[in-house]
Amino acid sequence: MDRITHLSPDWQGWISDNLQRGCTPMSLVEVMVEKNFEPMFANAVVFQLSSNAAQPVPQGAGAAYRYEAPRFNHEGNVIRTADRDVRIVSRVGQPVIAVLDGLLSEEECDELIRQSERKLERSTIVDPQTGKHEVIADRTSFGTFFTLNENDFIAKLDARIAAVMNWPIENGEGIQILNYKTAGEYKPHYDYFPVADPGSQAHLANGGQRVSTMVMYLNDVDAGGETIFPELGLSVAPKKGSAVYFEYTNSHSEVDPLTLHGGAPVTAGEKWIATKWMRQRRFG
Ligand SMILES: O=C(O)CCC(=O)C(=O)O
Ligand SMILES: [Fe+2]
Repeated sequence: MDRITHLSPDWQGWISDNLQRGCTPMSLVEVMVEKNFEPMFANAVVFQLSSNAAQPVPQGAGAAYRYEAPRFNHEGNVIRTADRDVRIVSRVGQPVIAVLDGLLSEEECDELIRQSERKLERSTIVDPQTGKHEVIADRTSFGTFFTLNENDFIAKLDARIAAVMNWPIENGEGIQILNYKTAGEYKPHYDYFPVADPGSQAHLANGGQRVSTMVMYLNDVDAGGETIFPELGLSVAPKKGSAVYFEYTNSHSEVDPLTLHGGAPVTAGEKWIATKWMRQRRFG
């Protein structure tokens, strides 16, 4: 029997009532999948309804993040870029999150891995105090960066990714490649630079705040390695060529703490991703 991919008013009411009673979004998705809903669809509608219902989150001196028209402005199910059609699999409204299928071809995933394998180094994070890059236990992966438009192959991807993110190519940081081995993870964090941290200032000075992220999956992970959004109860499983997009900075430079996210531990096999971060202004 075909899985259900539409929401009746009864089900909508059921979801809203249970969210109000304090049920977790994940538990509602589980019930819906048992009742034959398509899992991705159930995820998308429950998280959409739960983010609509979410209480305002304190912002700096106590104001809430103000949602604006999404940067990710694509309608329908397909994004037609100059050289490739990309499918939208699911969305969350607030924060804006989209799961995309076929952003990269299998060959492009393999080529990104091939071009970065020789250059991999242990990943670092930005120390909140000093602003320096440090190796820490919370981030057990190996990585490397390409510069923007480093070669023709990378330039083609930079252009496509910018088209999907609907933001200028030159505001992008170079594509970062990460390789997690079994047990490797990236604990929940924000991609934006917390303005109150002294270490953020040097980063903000070049290109301003980060505004959006594209995490692209370069292989099929045997088990684990999902990108998780703990504030939303949302988890995106890696699939070769697919990606998760999210945005978190508005025109007032406010940042959205609901975009807390991480890479769950890889429990079997390894995981390869490419990440693109966009800035408010030209970067580099
Ligand atoms: O590994 C993941 O799925 C998330 C990666 C991530 O959050 C990042 O590169 O900033
Ligand atoms: Fe991240």
